[in-house]
Amino acid sequence: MGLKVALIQADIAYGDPEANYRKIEREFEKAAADHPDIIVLPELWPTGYDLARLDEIGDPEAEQAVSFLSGLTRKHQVNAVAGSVPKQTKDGTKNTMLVFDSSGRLVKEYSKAHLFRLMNEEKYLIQGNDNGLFHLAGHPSAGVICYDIRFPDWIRTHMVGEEGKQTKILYVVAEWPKARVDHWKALLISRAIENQCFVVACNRTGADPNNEFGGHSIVIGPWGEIIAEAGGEETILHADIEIEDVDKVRESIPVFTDRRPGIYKL
Ligand SMILES: O=C(O)CCC(=O)C(=O)O
Repeated sequence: MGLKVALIQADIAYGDPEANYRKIEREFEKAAADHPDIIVLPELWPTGYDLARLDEIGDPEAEQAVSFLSGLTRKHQVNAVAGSVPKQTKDGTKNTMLVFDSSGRLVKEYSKAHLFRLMNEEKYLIQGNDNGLFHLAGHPSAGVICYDIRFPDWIRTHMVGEEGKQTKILYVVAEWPKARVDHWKALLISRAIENQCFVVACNRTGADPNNEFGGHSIVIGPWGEIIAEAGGEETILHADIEIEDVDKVRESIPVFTDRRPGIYKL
């Protein structure tokens, strides 16, 4: 069965939630006009990396983002892996991915497990400890955030899945800097090949006072082939994916059957 995905590769205004909410609403409407099954947004789209001001501009319990995104997905009857938002909790602020189904129901929250020191995340954020597994549009799926893709053990944990149902699609939401966009692409292709899954990865573009961001949002198939890739500009990247391709690749080279976790010392 084919699945249409639309990735919103947006520039994000630094520390300006009002402007970002307006932009995401506009871009979401544009993306929805092509009737995709799933819309994907980038990491920390409400604030960008203005982490030092999160006490002021963070979202208490993510209530504002949940209500906004639930309304958008319900209005356009579309599923969304809705990027991540700064969720203020009583223990501190988390970088939290929100996933909604087409009725506007919040299906999953996943908080970034690996904090990225090069961008001071560990000073301002607290890490999550739960996995990013969910079902969306009928498919076993997983979502992770940016730096998480450098941890193949974490991704493998997700792809092995639950209850014997191996995960078929890995969603990645990111604010990945332009300086390492070659790593972005190589890591994502590797995660797709080794896990024999689709990778649907949405990055932001533009710049903030400290970084230029790379764009190059990408959709990769389970054989490692690039199905669609954006350049560095603001755009909406559309792709059609055939989920059955995952089973074909997993049957031809049965990596999940042949793996021997018992002898791996991690
Ligand atoms: O791992 C990298 O090079 C980039 C990671 C990153 O920018 C992030 O996690 O926000």
